[in-house]
Amino acid sequence: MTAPLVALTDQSLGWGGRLVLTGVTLQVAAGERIALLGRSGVGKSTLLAALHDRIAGRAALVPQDHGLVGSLSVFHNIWMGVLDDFGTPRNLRTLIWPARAERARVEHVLDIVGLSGLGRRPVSQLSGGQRQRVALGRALLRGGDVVLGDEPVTALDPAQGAALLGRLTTEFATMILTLHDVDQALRVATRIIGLRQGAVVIDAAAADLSETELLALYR
Ligand SMILES: Nc1ncnc2c1ncn2[C@@H]1O[C@H](COP(=O)(O)OP(=O)(O)OP(=O)(O)O)[C@@H](O)[C@H]1O
Repeated sequence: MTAPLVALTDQSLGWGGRLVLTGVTLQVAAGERIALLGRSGVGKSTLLAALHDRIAGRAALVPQDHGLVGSLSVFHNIWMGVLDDFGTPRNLRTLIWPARAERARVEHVLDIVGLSGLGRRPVSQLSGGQRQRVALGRALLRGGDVVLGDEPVTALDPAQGAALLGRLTTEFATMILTLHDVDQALRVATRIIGLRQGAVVIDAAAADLSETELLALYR
């Protein structure tokens, strides 16, 4: 049997001694597409961060706050996704004078996320949806075994959001996303983990779950 990408066993998760989730036991296998659902503040991001910290393999992250540097250009923010593939001298050179091949890699990603031609623009001058697309572009450039996204398409219109979620599905074998939209979760995920009152209360194949069962997480 293949080893799981990540495994939590009776884990308590929280911040600064304050517990958010207790008794979390779950494993993630390669190839799964998991949606984390539950009310605001229940601990979806906390669980996602714990999974990201422990994952075996290369992971790309789309944080809820996008994790961008506003004063830097779109190009530089996207290039951040692959900084750890290179040493400091190469990274410094890219910061000042990107090579043609490096520009082409970023242009390809900008095209996918619909930001062609905006590579030189400081991120601070972008709209919320454009910033989210920069964060998605950075994850796409990074690539890897798994993508973890914290509400990664909330700032996008439905068509654009669906297209980019589809793109993540084709680019990454494994996906773990926090989502607010139950319909979207049922469409995109193969497995749904539902959180309520400090615990995992649903962990099942999406095909075995109804919208009604999932909406109960929000009551
Ligand atoms: N970096 C942090 N430091 C301290 N406490 C935190 C931090 N991040 C989250 N928390 C707390 O942990 C609890 C769970 O927050 P979390 O962000 O995991 O919820 P969530 O389900 O992702 O919420 P939302 O849907 O609103 O994003 C909240 O009480 C929150 O205040």
